[in-house]
Amino acid sequence: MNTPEHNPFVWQGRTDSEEVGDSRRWHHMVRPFDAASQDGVALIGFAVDEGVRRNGGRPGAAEGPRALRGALASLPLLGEPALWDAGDVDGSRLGLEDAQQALAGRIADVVAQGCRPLVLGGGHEIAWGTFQGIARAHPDRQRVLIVNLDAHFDLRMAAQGNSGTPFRQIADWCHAQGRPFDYHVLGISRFANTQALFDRAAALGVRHRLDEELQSARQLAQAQAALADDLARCDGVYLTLCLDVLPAPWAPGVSAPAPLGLPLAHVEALVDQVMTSGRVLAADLAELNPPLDEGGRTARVAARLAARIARGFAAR
Ligand SMILES: N=CN[C@@H](CCC(=O)O)C(=O)O
Ligand SMILES: [Mn+2]
Ligand SMILES: [Mn+2]
Repeated sequence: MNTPEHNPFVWQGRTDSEEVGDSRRWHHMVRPFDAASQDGVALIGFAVDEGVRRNGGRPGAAEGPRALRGALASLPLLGEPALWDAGDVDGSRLGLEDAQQALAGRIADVVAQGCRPLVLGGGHEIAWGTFQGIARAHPDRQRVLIVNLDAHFDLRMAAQGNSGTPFRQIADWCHAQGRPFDYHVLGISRFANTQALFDRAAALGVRHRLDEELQSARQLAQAQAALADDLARCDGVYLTLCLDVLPAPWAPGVSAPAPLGLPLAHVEALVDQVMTSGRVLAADLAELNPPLDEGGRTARVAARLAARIARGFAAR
């Protein structure tokens, strides 16, 4: 397997030794991923923000994996499977493209040992790495549905890959391979994507739902019905969460905070629906930017979502 990069994170947190009953938290459960690790969820950090920098955004996402592990450490256990820490892909030592390749290799490694990859970003350039990892690990799955919860399409045409290009890169790859490009994105802001991006999404057959179409319970039910159709006809799912899909007061610690965003309860309902499909091959959380994260709010929300995903993998 690829040699994991150095990961200085120590899993530690609150211990309620006076409690009766199960008072274990994540830091009691997480173990380093090694050759003997089998099954469960493997956490992989993508400590990279070069994609955000190239995209003209506010850097800081390279610190995301460490902050997210810190927020996860003290969460109570809620039926998660075995939890492994497979270390970080370190963008300060690798260029962006090499970091994406290293991530893909790490994903293939953990899948080979029966683990489900949960990748902690990092800018949304993470998606090109995660998707390549899925393609390597599951070459037989032709129709991999991408479910992205995001205010942005990330279908830009920049010559160099960045945090705004990953799904266009995936579309190009799928077309070159003769595979379907199956992309469903929820939470798109009319005010954060140009007409060119809406036109590209239409040309590529992307299904999208706007943030303003996902505010009420009735709207959520409509979105879930459409998503259920896509989930039913795919060979596997890649779930990717861009934390700027949440309203800025819930997620200030991102490069591009959302004025409207989706209610957290709706994001959680969508995550649960996707996990319940039993078809998720890998998941990631993108754009956590700790230097911008007032009070660690975004890290807490991200940890809650990561824990839901981990528990969802257990239920398969
Ligand atoms: N991954 C983020 N992508 C957004 C960023 C927007 C911004 O920084 O303003 C995008 O390219 O559209
Ligand atoms: Mn976004
Ligand atoms: Mn994004």
